[in-house]
Amino acid sequence: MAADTGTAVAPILAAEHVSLRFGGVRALTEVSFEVRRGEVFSIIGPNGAGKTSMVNCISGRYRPTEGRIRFDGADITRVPTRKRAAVGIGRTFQNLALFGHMTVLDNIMVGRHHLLKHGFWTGMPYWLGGAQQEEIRHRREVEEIIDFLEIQHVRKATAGTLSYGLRKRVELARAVALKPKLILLDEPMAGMNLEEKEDMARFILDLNEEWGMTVLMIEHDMGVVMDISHRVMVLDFGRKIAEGTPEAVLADPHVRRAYLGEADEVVHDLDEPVTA
Ligand SMILES: Nc1ncnc2c1ncn2[C@@H]1O[C@H](COP(=O)(O)OP(=O)(O)OP(=O)(O)O)[C@@H](O)[C@H]1O
Repeated sequence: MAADTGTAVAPILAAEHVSLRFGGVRALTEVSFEVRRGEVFSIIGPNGAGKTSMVNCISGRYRPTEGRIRFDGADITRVPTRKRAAVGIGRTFQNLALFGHMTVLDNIMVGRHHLLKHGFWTGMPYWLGGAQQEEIRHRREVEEIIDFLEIQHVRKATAGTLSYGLRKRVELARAVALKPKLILLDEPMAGMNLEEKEDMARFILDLNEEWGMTVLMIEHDMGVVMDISHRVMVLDFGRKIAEGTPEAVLADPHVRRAYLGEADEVVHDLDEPVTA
């Protein structure tokens, strides 16, 4: 398991009393938590607990009915989704969101647009200078991401033709290409076989440890969550019922009760974390 990142580091993200309602449905009720800079933080909970709703509030897809979201010291509650990449938040989706007809390379390049300072018109006077340098740096960084995620062999392939595990990796590459300070991963292991899960867990850890990215992850695979998270928050019926190290959360009676309503294998998983 990953080491504890300690308490002295300022949080990169803070949710303060966040509530979200859809008509009569309370998806989130007064949820507060902090993600520390440099940690892998996971949100777990039974189906319908509010995990995706929370991530959507952070990514800007949903606006909390009440409460605030702070990122890197600034209140971003009302910052629109399209501007959250520029402040440093990247994400992947529960269901794949790639351009199936485009190549892997083009899918990754799409993620980079907001990082380019020189557009067509503003860049013209600099074309032989700054913009060209920028383009070279831009391509070099994309190649680094491709190497890192071990997708060199499919860089020219059409994304839609790849296996599910590879497509998930390309989607991660596109999110990483935004150079986010915080990356939101919504069920990165969903639908993967054991080998693909092990690879994905390794990439997430490397992103965190070598590339210095803070990771906020929703994941149902309890073994992976317990193995790679520094801290875990548990939601149940839209409320936070526990938060702490994986060991503390596993031992929490409220958490065990919340999962007792779930399938037997989940309770079994809680007792026996799997090594990723
Ligand atoms: N767009 C929406 N409109 C209406 N209700 C919604 C919407 N999105 C989520 N909900 C409701 O909010 C509650 C929390 O859903 P959410 O998808 O956040 O849970 P979850 O923990 O991510 O679940 P799962 O593990 O199944 O993905 C559920 O009752 C859900 O039906």
